[in-house]
Amino acid sequence: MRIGLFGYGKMGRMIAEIAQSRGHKIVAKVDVDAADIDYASMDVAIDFSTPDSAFDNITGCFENGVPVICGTTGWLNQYNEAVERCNKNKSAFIYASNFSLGVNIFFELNAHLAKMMSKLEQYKVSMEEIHHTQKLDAPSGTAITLAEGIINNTAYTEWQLEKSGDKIIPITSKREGMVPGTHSICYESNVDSIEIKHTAHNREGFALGAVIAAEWIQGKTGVFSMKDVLNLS
Ligand SMILES: NC(=O)C1=CN([C@@H]2O[C@H](COP(=O)(O)OP(=O)(O)OC[C@H]3O[C@@H](n4cnc5c(N)ncnc54)[C@H](OP(=O)(O)O)[C@@H]3O)[C@@H](O)[C@H]2O)C=CC1
Ligand SMILES: O=C(O)C1=N[C@H](C(=O)O)C[C@H](O)C1
Repeated sequence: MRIGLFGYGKMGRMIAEIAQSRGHKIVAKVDVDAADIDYASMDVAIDFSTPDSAFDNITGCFENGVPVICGTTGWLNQYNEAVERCNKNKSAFIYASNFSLGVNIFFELNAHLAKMMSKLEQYKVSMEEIHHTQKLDAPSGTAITLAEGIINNTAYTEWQLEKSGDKIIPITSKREGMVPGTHSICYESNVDSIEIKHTAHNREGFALGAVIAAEWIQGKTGVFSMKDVLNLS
């Protein structure tokens, strides 16, 4: 597979390593101010860039017939438009706030737990995410997906940073050192707490998941998710 990398930072470099170890070729590394992008050389684009650049990178690919795997977070106010552009150009697209197998299992666990907790009014939910100090967005994309998983299965209607309320899921975002990504969800009552937590030890799981998604999307048209890729129920 010939891969164009949009964003060649911490994730771009790790994806290149893993993709090459699986026999793929990196044909382009597109970073800031890239001119003359050779879309024709790519079977797939993998975007791990910045919140400000992801949308233009993605839609540029769709317009040039290149399917896209996007892991960039912090641009989701434009997600619906990206989906429209994908469909209009008969292209293929997967966005995931987190490509790791472990977090995708954690998403399922979160939804299941939320369903059970929805009947128990004595418990209040809260979330915490911890990441490295270079992270541009807060809360993390993964935290937003987790919050949506709770909202879809309970009476909670929204999430807020550092703000609680009857129907609000409060999220605390911490930025510390080199932390790759830690997410925890806590249900607390007067008598006890129930907590679930995912800790990434490094970025390899994110990168491997993105490469697996790129392999999976070959020959497909449409908008998919990691649930499709991993065949999770
Ligand atoms: N979905 C997932 O599984 C994961 C998602 N992420 C997300 O991926 C994104 C990237 O993370 P990470 O690699 O750690 O960040 P980095 O800051 O290390 O890398 C981002 C890169 O994008 C470059 N860039 C800036 N502008 C553009 C542009 N217009 N086009 C292409 N590239 C550009 C930056 O260049 P410069 O430094 O010169 O500005 C930098 O090299 C973040 O949004 C992060 O949240 C991260 C890990 C896992
Ligand atoms: O910026 C990061 O590093 C990460 N970003 C993603 C997010 O915002 O959820 C995924 C992972 O937690 C690492």
